[in-house]
Amino acid sequence: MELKLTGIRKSYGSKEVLKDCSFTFEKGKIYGLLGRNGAGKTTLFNCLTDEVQADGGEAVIAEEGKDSRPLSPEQIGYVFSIPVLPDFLTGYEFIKFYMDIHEGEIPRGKTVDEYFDMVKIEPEDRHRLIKGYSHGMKNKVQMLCFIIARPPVILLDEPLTSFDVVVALEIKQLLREIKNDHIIIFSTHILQLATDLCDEIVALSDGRLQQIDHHMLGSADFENRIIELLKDEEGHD
Ligand SMILES: Nc1ncnc2c1ncn2[C@@H]1O[C@H](COP(=O)(O)OP(=O)(O)OP(=O)(O)O)[C@@H](O)[C@H]1O
Repeated sequence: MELKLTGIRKSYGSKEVLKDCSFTFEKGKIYGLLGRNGAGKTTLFNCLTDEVQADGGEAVIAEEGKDSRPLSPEQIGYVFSIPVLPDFLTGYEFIKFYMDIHEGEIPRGKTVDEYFDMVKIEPEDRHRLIKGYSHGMKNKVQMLCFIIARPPVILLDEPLTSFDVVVALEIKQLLREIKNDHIIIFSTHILQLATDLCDEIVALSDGRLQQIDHHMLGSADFENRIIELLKDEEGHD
């Protein structure tokens, strides 16, 4: 399975944020999306999920032996950098509700508590209102949604920055465990995280996507190369 982006464009007024985003993402890999502040990473994710209407271009899912079809929002699990969750429910109630409304579409097998165990949210926290959860805990609950529904494409907008060292390691482990069945793209400013977790690095610079040579990942010159590539970026916030 592949996610193929072709010529995605988006401007806000006279500001061209995405000029021509074209790239093919493959299943089984974790992609790190690097770009400076204001480069358009969130805008790209929002265009893919239809949160924002792109001005042009297309995103399709291509599977071997099948016709390509347009990417639909139901095929995407999106973890926002600022988690959006119903504050008035407990974590348990929300996950139970999420499982109920997706019944029939999701591979059943685990109980609500077993899902919470996976992301290490303690039993006493499961029955507290989400309103009182820390940022990291809210991110974990968002992640549970894609762990349950298993959408083919998973987008994570700087999720790991809110986690402490231990949780970040747990989540990294989890992403590695599920990556074979998904296309995972996450945006980050943390170079170390990108090199550590990702199979491929894609830079968003000057409104375009550009793959960084795979062999650069382990090289001593990697950081310099990335800085060189991104520092000429205009118009960052
Ligand atoms: N709704 C909007 N209206 C006008 N301009 C916007 C809107 N959303 C984003 N922008 C502008 O588009 C540009 C790209 O923003 P975006 O949030 O996509 O960047 P980003 O790469 O995710 O940045 P960061 O790393 O700082 O989160 C910025 O200049 C931002 O000010």
